[in-house]
Amino acid sequence: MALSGANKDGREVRIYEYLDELNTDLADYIAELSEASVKERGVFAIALSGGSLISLMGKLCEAPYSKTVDWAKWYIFWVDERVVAKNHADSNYKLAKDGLLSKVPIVPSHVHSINDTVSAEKAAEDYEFVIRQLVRTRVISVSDISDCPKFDLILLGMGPDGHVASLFPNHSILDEKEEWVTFLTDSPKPPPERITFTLPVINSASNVAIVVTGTSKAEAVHSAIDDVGPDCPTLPAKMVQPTKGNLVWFLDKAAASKLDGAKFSE
Ligand SMILES: O=C1O[C@H](COP(=O)(O)O)[C@@H](O)[C@H](O)[C@H]1O
Repeated sequence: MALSGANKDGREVRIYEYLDELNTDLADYIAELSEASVKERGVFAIALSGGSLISLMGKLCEAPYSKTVDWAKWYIFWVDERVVAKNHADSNYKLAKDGLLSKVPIVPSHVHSINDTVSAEKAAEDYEFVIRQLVRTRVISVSDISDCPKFDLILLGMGPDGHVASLFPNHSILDEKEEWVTFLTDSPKPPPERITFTLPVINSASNVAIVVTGTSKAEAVHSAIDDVGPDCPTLPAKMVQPTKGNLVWFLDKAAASKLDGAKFSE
């Protein structure tokens, strides 16, 4: 059974005692947003992260979701990517392809992966160009308060250091205001070369979910959600604050273990 509540900033925090519950609720959440978006806009533009997120989305490949989700209307993007070949074990594309995309009937031309044959800088530039074209044709909506793309859903994981996408603590990339997609060649977590959506794009989405499991991330979760610690304001996960969109945290009991007031009733 999930503990669920809105905190003072209007974010929703869902905490699950069992991983299976988190997985099911995450699949329900994504399926519901897909249905609403397809009804409203005819398409669903979803941006994926790498890491643990993909296996946590695994229920989507099973019934009922595998049959009820309108996969043909999905357009897939990556919030961040490591600059490695698409068949490399570190590739976020490969992770999503093996764990999700190859198991459901997504239209291959709707899968917008990042070019793995060019430099990080060029790949970021090319990816932003692709997104601009799709904003023009309204496959991706546009924010009415900035010129940023407005993805229907951006799914993020979080590292133990509080990084989301490839936005790392104390990195100058956190200050990027102009570009939609940028690159770094000095990621503290290997591999060093990565491309990533910037905070203005993440914060322009209609819906953002941050999905976090495990004790190693409990301190960063506490800092980001409870607003504690000297580094809190510049913690990348804390800087995820959709301007008009909804933010939902999906946490297992371990990741939520240091939150103020997170207690399960018997
Ligand atoms: O390097 C990355 O790490 C984060 C977090 O990964 P996790 O395995 O700790 O969940 C991930 O969200 C990001 O996409 C990835 O490039």
